[in-house]
Amino acid sequence: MMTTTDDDTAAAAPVSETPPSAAVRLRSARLSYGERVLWDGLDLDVRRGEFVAVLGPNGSGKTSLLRVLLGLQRLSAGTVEVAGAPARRGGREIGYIPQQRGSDPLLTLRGRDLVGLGLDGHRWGLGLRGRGERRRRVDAALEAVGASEYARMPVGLLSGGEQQRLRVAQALVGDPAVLLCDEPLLSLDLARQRMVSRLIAQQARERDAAVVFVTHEINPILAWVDRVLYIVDGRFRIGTPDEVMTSQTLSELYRTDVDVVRTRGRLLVVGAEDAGSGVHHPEGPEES
Ligand SMILES: Nc1ncnc2c1ncn2[C@@H]1O[C@H](COP(=O)(O)OP(=O)(O)OP(=O)(O)O)[C@@H](O)[C@H]1O
Repeated sequence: MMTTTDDDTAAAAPVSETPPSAAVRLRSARLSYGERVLWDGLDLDVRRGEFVAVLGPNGSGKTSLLRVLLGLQRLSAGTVEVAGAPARRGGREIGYIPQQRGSDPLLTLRGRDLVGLGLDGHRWGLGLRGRGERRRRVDAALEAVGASEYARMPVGLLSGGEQQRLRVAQALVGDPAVLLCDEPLLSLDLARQRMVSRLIAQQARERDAAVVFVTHEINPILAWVDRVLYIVDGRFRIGTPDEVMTSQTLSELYRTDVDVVRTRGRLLVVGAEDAGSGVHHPEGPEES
């Protein structure tokens, strides 16, 4: 049964001898700007190894949630813990793929230097287990995203999709225990969307990371998603995709008729025209 807390899903999880501790934990969390409440009463645990997608229309507070987890935004009420400590800036255990923005002060860096910041950007000058190890890890991350060929070029000369793959490599290079992704598939073609989705999912499945993945389009990641947090106008639901991505639940959230159709392993969401890009259009993810 879906709830606005994760108690039930936690109960349904496979039994282990020591309960897995949550890498991300929000309790009674509220975020408001002035009169405007983005969300309130949010309880969310994301366990290590778990992949949680965050969906909702523009302005519903998805990026703000990541900023709270990054220690960049204070909650208005409630508590937030990341990797066992109150959320704080610059935690090494966190990998972050920021939302793409036009003006990035790092555009003059070479690609491989940008990726290297994911290893030692938190602690300038200390380095990581020697230069050889550092080079090896940066090379592996560049190769994983298919960026080796253009790694010596200034980032500003690269295409949007090429830059995006470098951001993914930067977030993954430190082998993070918590991976926060803000629309990481933007600017990527379908093949690269699959590649990046798989890399992020592997960080959860094989490296035991907790993944929080903000997106407008669930289809490219549907195979990997364990749970969805769907936020609309301060209302939210948390549950498995099967629980949340239904006509009934989305109609309740959007307060208008929304139809969710499943076809060939994809979800088509129809209706709620005024909900903007919060709906998943049949045309596919590349338009987002
Ligand atoms: N520091 C701030 N002060 C006041 N309002 C803010 C602040 N930061 C964000 N907001 C507002 O909060 C709302 C939520 O913003 P947020 O970026 O979290 O939305 P989002 O769900 O990520 O949207 P999108 O899908 O467009 O990226 C927006 O309306 C935004 O203008």
